[in-house]
Amino acid sequence: MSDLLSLSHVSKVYRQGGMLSRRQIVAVNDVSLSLGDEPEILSIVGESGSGKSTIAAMILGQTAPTSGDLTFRGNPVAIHGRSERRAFMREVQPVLQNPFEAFNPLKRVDRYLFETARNFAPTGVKPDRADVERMADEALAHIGLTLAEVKGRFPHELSGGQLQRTAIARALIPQPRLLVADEPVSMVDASLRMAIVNLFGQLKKDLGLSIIYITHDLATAYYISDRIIIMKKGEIVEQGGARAVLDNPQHPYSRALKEAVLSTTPEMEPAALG
Ligand SMILES: Nc1ncnc2c1ncn2[C@@H]1O[C@H](COP(=O)(O)OP(=O)(O)OP(=O)(O)O)[C@@H](O)[C@H]1O
Repeated sequence: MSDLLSLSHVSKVYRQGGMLSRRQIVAVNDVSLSLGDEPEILSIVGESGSGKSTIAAMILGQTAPTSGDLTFRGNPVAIHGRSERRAFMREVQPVLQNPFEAFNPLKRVDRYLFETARNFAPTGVKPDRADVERMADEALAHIGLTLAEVKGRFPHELSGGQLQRTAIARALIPQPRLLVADEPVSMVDASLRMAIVNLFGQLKKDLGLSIIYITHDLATAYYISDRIIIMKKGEIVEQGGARAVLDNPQHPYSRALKEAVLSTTPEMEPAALG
């Protein structure tokens, strides 16, 4: 049986300064990783510019690798046709960093939920209004909201935490197998971050979802992930079980990241990070 997701020697090189320029940025360099059949939360951690978002974009099929192989259920993630793209997105959904950018301020949030429900209704089903509302309500229930709470509201009428949870609910409507969450809590109030990250653990358990959790935040990554990958300058410098890696980091960069968290997070007792 093939992996759910596999990246094999994947690199991404951006050319800077136009087509004729020779200046290049190696955003991702020879990265290999995979997700198996078991639901799993894999965190990808690293400082700004280490290539995390580029990996997310490649996994989502938004940008192609310069070299290497990237497959989902054994099929290349390079997608051309509209219907293939939709079939892929049924299974692999993004959660974006900033919910205020994900939602147009002039559009009621329930419209997004209903559109997604219409677009991703089971094949061959033309959902009516009641079906669409039920799909939205069921997705919201997974993240602790109800349709009644968000119906008719504009984005600014919800808190940042509610809006990000609504964005996660939207991603759940197609009943995906994999969520790719790129810095999903960095724009959310610090006091709510853990609650949202905890939802990921719950979704893994309840829905059998796998989640790629991309973050700067070692503390939440430690708490929630099964496995962790630490990246620096486009390369994986360390990977393994989250506790093993963060309790006893081997690479100097991983140690420095951990020390930076311990010195800048007063409420985080060292014991909480091992
Ligand atoms: N479209 C692009 N064109 C040119 N260079 C890019 C592009 N996207 C990313 N880069 C460069 O690739 C490198 C990796 O960027 P990337 O956004 O993947 O890192 P990151 O770890 O996600 O950073 P952050 O945490 O700040 O989002 C950076 O040097 C960035 O400037």
